[in-house]
Amino acid sequence: MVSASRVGKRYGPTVALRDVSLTVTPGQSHALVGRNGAGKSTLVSILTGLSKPDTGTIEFGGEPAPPVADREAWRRHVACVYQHSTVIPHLSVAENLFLNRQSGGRFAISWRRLRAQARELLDSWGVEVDVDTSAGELSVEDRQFVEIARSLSYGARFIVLDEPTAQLDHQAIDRLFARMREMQAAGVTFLFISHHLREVYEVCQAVTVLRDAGHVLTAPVAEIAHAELIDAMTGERGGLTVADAAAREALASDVDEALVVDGLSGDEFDDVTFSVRRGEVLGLAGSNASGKHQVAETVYGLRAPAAGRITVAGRPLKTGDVPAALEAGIGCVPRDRHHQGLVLGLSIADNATMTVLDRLGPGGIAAPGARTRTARTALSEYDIVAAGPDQAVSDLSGGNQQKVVLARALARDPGVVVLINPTAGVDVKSKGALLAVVDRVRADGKAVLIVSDELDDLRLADRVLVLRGGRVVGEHDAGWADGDLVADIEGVELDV
Ligand SMILES: Nc1ncnc2c1ncn2[C@@H]1O[C@H](COP(=O)(O)OP(=O)(O)OP(=O)(O)O)[C@@H](O)[C@H]1O
Repeated sequence: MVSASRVGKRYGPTVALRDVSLTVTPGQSHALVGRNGAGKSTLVSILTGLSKPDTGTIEFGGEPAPPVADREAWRRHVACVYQHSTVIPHLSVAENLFLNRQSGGRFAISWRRLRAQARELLDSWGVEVDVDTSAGELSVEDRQFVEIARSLSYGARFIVLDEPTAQLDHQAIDRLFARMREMQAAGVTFLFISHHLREVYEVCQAVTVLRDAGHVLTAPVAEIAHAELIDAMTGERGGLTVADAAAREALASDVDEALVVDGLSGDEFDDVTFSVRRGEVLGLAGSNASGKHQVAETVYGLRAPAAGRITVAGRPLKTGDVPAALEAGIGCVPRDRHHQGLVLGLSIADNATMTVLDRLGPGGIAAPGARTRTARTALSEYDIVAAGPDQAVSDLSGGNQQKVVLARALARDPGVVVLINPTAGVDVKSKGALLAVVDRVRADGKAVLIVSDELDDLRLADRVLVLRGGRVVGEHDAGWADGDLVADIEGVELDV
């Protein structure tokens, strides 16, 4: 289907790809895995014609790839569905699918035909989305299906999915995989990028590992063991170790409550009450529609509640006010790192020290030495792969950007830490390192609220509250069995 031969790419002094070859067989789902910064996105940008390799060649079906400038020709071969949306939010699904392809000038648009064509296209690939919906209102899941259908309508039968499951809950992931299998049977080939190796085993037939800009191996998934795959990614032996809360001693009963949430109601959640003590980790789990993100966003001030109170270290918190939350000692890793987490045009040092400028120099202006020192510590402590503290955050790989967000959240030494999907997009080894940092923060006596569906993340929690339909419906103490927690999240009974 596609073949990359000895591809090389540099960004200034950074070697992003070194002599990498990859062949994807038609009709397969081929996984591309590797640690943060290994070169996956760079290879995808070359395979999709968005950037030109410095060395090496790309072929589709044995023919040389089109020149980079010929976007239309590339579109007929390949498309990539990214984590961020490429649909135009205020246009309808039908308009997104067909508007730029109308012939006969702008006054000749037949809206009826356009909608009928759109419906036919979606039906033919089994995508159940209303073509009149405005694209901005689509769920992440439906948006991805619409983008896949759009690529297929250009004739492409090779689709790159870049961490497609990162924002989906369990049920949506199952639906995505079912649809991928159907499309595969109908002749579509996928290149699938994920940090969840379980998913690789579930949906792919072949896997390629990149490490430090180089190709390490390509193998049939059935012939490579999980541990071997992790070893290939990390270049060393050993898998993920998480400090399971079940293994530590219970907190003494007289430890103070650092965060109290009392009768909190708001957008998509109702009457939520809990408290987190110093040195305790509380997990919040639930589907994407459970309201768990909204609860956490209300705690760190991004949303104003309709009712209820939040108390931090015994003092009432001014709600709906992010600076007030920061001042009260709440640090956060927000849900959407591109919009809420980082200033992409600024450097790692600027981003990592943004919350602590007042502590690094007089008048909120950091002394350059202090700023660089803080940033260098963050680079090593959070395992960030970068050219140095002055590299722009926009040039970092996705997983490394996430690590900068965590560094910034903790820089101010907050008493309460709110983490939303803290290990999203983070590779298996860095995930261990980040969770170890969170565990250290807990051991230092901070209260941690962690919102995630990742069982690895939730292992760290002393207790996990499950939300459904905006209400707390269950509580699980550390030591829960995976199946019980997942069943509670999904709202199904286990027949045991
Ligand atoms: N535009 C750019 N300018 C400078 N360096 C870049 C640029 N794009 C990528 N890099 C660097 O190239 C290397 C490979 O990055 P790439 O984004 O391909 O990694 P990745 O495997 O996709 O990682 P992740 O899993 O975190 O998404 C990294 O060191 C990154 O910092």
